[in-house]
Amino acid sequence: MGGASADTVRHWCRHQWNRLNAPCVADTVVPDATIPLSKPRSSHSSSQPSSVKLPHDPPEAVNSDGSTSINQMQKPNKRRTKNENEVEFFTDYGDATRYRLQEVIGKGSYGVVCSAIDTHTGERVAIKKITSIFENVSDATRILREIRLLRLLRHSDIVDLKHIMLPPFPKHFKDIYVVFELMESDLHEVIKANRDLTQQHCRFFLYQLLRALKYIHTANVFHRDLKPKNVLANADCKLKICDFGLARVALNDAPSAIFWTDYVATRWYRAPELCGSFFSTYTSAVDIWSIGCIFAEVLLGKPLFPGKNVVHQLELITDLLGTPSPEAVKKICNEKARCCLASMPNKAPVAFATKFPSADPAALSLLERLLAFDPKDRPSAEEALADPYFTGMARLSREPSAQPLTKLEFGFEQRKMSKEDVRELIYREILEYHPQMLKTYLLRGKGSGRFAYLSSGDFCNRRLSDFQGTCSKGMSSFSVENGGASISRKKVSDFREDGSCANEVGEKRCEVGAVGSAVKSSFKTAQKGGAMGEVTYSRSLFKSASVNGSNTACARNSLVQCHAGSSNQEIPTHEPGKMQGKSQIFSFNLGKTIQAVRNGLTHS
Ligand SMILES: Nc1ncnc2c1ncn2[C@@H]1O[C@H](COP(=O)(O)OP(=O)(O)OP(=O)(O)O)[C@@H](O)[C@H]1O
Repeated sequence: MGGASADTVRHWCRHQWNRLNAPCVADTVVPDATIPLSKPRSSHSSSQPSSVKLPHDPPEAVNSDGSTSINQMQKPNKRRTKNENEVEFFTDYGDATRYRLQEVIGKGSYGVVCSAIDTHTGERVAIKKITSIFENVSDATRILREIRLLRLLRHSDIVDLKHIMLPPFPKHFKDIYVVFELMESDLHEVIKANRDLTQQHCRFFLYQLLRALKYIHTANVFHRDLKPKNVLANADCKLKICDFGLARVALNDAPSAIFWTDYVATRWYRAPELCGSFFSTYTSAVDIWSIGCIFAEVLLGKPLFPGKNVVHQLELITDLLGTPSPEAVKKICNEKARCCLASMPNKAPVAFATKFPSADPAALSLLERLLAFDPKDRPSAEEALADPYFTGMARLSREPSAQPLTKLEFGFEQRKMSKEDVRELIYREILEYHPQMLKTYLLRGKGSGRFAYLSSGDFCNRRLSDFQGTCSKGMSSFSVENGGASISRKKVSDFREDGSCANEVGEKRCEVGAVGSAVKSSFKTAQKGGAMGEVTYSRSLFKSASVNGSNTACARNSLVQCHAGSSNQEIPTHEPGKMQGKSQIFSFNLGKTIQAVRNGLTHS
């Protein structure tokens, strides 16, 4: 860690190990001596039955506290062989044979995520299966938006979309399989599992988030749903922003009423000017607010503004920031929210040093800027990166910007599209990862429909000057495919512990949420029982082979070994030799990471 010795890191890791691992690993385990290090998290040995939870498995029992019964999932008759799992997960998509499926690592409202090995490259990847995508045009458009944005936004702090499998029948496919780089956990789980993050951790986390945001905002994109669960994390402290489903490209002439109608971002991280409202012309400052909330959560170890509804949300915000000026209140779009603020008794702001007693004062002064009630008082990501809090961290001028995305790529946002339109656009987008097929498709004159846009090739040329080399990342691997049918969508609970699903003032719809709390509790159950594991994964020292749900991250995150060959190759994180044969917890080995950033290696 920045300036700290390797011994300090090891001490911290050992402390974490003892604290976190005690309930779930055999009592006498001494990390250095007994925990295998280098075995990949998901490397099921052939002698061990795979316990991949299939998308169509019956739902596990839900206990009264929302937990699921992990034991149920361990019954042998629920187990399937890996081959069976692969067949059923992939159905008969042709290039499925390229991926060796490992385990379910997450579930979201749109599908299930499995870890797998790409047998062409040996890389470990995350495959997101999105099922029945055309049941609803707006959901399909969200998926189109996300995959297109992730093709165009290439940055080390944004999750890398590597490949999308080719559906067999362009006009009839229902599911898609999107291949991402595999990350080990997410920030939500990291915060939960690591109560004693150091100041260096906090600073480096914020730095990466702002660096990503600078890039995203200069591309003219607003993420609009930044929250700890949408920030993937690795043991080496690498963070990557994901889930661009609610993102928007700010096309200047877009009518705002259409543009912003589906805004359903998670309430706890939602800027006050958006409370209760969807019909607003808002700015990139909404993402800055969310980053402020995330940073505060890193500092506090728990959410800063866990509002139960819009009114409560505003109460919590004003409890800390004080009641806003009448000018700031005027900017609140929703009338009910505005009235609520106007009728509040006058509250004085609470000093941030009181709320965050152990935080670095420099961190708090930046946090206050990020959490300014009035959006115009919040800094841009670039301005925030220049804050004295980051002095000495990196050469700011090297942090890449993007060229603005345009109507050429996102003109579809302004049209009313039929299911067939979206299907064609998604298929066309998928072809970007299948150059031979794309060539044939274009030769047949199919690419000249209503929706023209830049292909990856054009885009790379355009981007090359400002971000050399990054475009090729997503287009490196291709194969010939055919494929098949689908598994029906598995419905997930619409409960979200972070308040993202709510019938609030002005909200148009409720997103189907992840299975958050249930899975979290199931993991607790597993920890207590200690009966989880036949398989020890290298990075997840919790040994469940079958924890499922969006928060399988529980199993992945809390105790994650630092090991050579991390998926993040750009920032070396540990000293060779020192980690060999040693069990490490999610160790946040920041020393070299920060050094790498200092040296400007991040993007070289
Ligand atoms: N690249 C990845 N590496 C590791 N885990 C991942 C990756 N992508 C997603 N996950 C895991 O899978 C879960 C679900 O993924 P994701 O959030 O993308 O799905 P979604 O359907 O868009 O979810 P949401 O309901 O939040 O919109 C995440 O919470 C995360 O734990």
